[in-house]
Amino acid sequence: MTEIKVAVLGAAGRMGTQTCAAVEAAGGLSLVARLDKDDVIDAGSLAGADVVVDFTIPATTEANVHAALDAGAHVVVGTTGWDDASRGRVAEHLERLNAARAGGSDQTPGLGVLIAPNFGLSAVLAMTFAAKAARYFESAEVIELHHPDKVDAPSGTARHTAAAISAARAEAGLAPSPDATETGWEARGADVDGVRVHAVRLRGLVAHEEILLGNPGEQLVIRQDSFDRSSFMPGVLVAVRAVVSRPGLTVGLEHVLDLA
Ligand SMILES: NC(=O)C1=CN([C@@H]2O[C@H](COP(=O)(O)OP(=O)(O)OC[C@H]3O[C@@H](n4cnc5c(N)ncnc54)[C@H](O)[C@@H]3O)[C@@H](O)[C@H]2O)C=CC1
Ligand SMILES: O=C(O)C1=N[C@H](C(=O)O)C[C@H](O)C1
Repeated sequence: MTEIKVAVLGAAGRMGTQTCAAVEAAGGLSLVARLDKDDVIDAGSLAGADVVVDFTIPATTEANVHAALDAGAHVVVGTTGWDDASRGRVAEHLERLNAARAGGSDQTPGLGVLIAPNFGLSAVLAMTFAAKAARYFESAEVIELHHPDKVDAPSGTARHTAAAISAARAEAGLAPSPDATETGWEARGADVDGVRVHAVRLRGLVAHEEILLGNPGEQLVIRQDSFDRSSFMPGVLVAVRAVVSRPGLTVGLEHVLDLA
């Protein structure tokens, strides 16, 4: 593929606006469609896009992905709100489409969907380091801090981080983090796969995460800060270039960056 044609969904939003500008400025990519709410997503409106980038809202992102796949495009998703069931439905859709392509005359690689809870390098590295460290600590908690216009909590990044910590702890045979709380559970944050996650919303913030790991007499704090949405753009461009040769479903930019 000489030039990758890109369509952006949620093009009028905070991330969509930056993504359109980043794609227009990038070599080897061209922006062919900017769509936002009330626009139909089909082969016509996507204008021949090879890759659709979705930065919309949790309530609509899954439907957008299915529509983009039906239009024959690869998809990069930054929107939050995914769970095992919605990811499973996308994986099945991909299997069906790619099996049909393999049986036909189309010899190009199958379609791919890359869902990344966070495109920021600092965030991807923080999650990777946390997953690596988790097995060595008795206690683990996550604090995510965001701008107050964010509609979902806890953040997709915090959910992904907690899931990775939880998997590492389970693999190491660790007991649950010690916690003597008997009253006031509402002050202890959300339980995400057995890891407590606390969400702060504060004017002035963009996107930040702190992973706290504790042992008797010691603490490890892993912190990352996205001070500006420009921090997500290199990762978005890496994902757009990678997804065209990654058939099937990939969850997390760490797989593309070879950090997993
Ligand atoms: N993966 C990552 O690195 C990042 C992910 N995000 C996530 O991206 C999503 C968008 O965030 P923001 O840009 O800050 O939100 P935003 O509210 O600024 O933008 C969302 C846009 O989607 C549009 N929209 C709503 N329904 C739509 C539909 N059915 N079809 C097309 N467009 C539709 C809205 O009109 C709006 O323009 C959120 O889920 C956020 O958590 C945000 C930053 C980084
Ligand atoms: O809404 C945001 O702003 C962000 N959303 C993503 C999330 O929920 O993890 C990524 C980043 O934290 C910014």
